[in-house]
Amino acid sequence: MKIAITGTGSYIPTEVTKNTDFLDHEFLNDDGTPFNHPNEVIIQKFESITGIKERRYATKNINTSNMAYFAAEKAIADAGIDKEELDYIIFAHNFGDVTEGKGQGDTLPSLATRVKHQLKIKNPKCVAYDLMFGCPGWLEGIIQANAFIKSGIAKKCLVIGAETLSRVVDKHDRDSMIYSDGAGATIVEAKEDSGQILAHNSATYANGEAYFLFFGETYSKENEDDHRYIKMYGRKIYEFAVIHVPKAIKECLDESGVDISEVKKIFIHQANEKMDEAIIKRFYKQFNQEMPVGIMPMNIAKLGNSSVATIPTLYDMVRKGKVENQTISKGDVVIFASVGAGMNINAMVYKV
Ligand SMILES: CC(C)(COP(=O)(O)OP(=O)(O)OC[C@H]1O[C@@H](n2cnc3c(N)ncnc32)[C@H](O)[C@@H]1OP(=O)(O)O)[C@@H](O)C(=O)NCCC(=O)NCCSC(=O)CC(=O)O
Repeated sequence: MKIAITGTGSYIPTEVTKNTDFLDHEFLNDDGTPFNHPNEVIIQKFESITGIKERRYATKNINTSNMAYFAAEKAIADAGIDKEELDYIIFAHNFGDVTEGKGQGDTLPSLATRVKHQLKIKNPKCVAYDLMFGCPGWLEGIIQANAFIKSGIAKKCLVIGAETLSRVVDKHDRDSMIYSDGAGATIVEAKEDSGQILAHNSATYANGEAYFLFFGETYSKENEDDHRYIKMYGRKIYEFAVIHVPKAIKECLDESGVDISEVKKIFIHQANEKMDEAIIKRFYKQFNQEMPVGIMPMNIAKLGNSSVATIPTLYDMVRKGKVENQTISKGDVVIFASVGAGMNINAMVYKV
């Protein structure tokens, strides 16, 4: 049985926020003290470390499940399937629907149910549930869909990754500039001659690493803000990722039996461009090879880190010829890989 990604769709929010839009922000250290240098310097440093120049935020009237619905409609149309045939809607996110300014995630009912409702799917046997797995959530959803189809309990699954991180960031934290909003959706089904999942690999590291990403207080000590915000030990994540992700990808490729020379593209979760380059360089180093030019499509400069949405959005864009100098063709072998809160890591080798 060949299990394939037969349709993709994405939603890119319309509001563009450039790095220069942070010039008037009050960035603080974690103890609430100001930095010794102006925001121009912080922003320059940020851009040179991460490669992010601008990011997209959802407009006030749109939440995570709305963006997911927009992406899902496109993926269903792209696959050419009847939405009533879907056996599962698997929705990866980590914060629920967050109303602008409220900071509280709403997950009742599940976001997958909200998407099913918006799609007006009547079939009760289309089972909808949410998946929390940090940034690697969308890829984990694909791995679950693959397992359901292989075992015979499903034929067609809709897998979504969507997040509205702009609504859970502490505006006093300079790391908040990394985060953005977006949605990507995919149809997974058993279909001959349409692609094939060849191998996958997942892991959770929850000892010293468990709280590298966490919900924490604002850095501002001035007002009584008891909200919690997304916080991270960025350097620790960086070091963790460059050690563990290259190994996880290699294990997955070895299992697939595909030779490294056959790999055409690597779609990696985009949190930091320099970090992603370091990961992929180390991956190739395990084969005593240099990283090939153009192997790693990127859109982080314009879209930032939309968590679970980065890979499905990028894959959709490349598939549809929307990323400059990046194409994939039928029969190409590509790798998907992600790392994030958990700390979770996963990888998948896929023949287009
Ligand atoms: C946060 C980082 C950008 C920081 O970069 P570095 O690690 O190089 O920084 P560092 O701590 O060694 O410090 C080097 C210099 O950069 C400065 N510096 C550090 N952070 C900065 C920032 N956000 N903006 C501007 N400057 C910054 C420091 O003051 C220092 O300056 P000087 O040189 O002047 O002393 C990076 O560590 C990073 O991207 N880490 C991984 C992020 C990641 O993958 N997150 C997970 C996403 S998971 C996710 O997406 C969500 C999910 O899973 O749900």
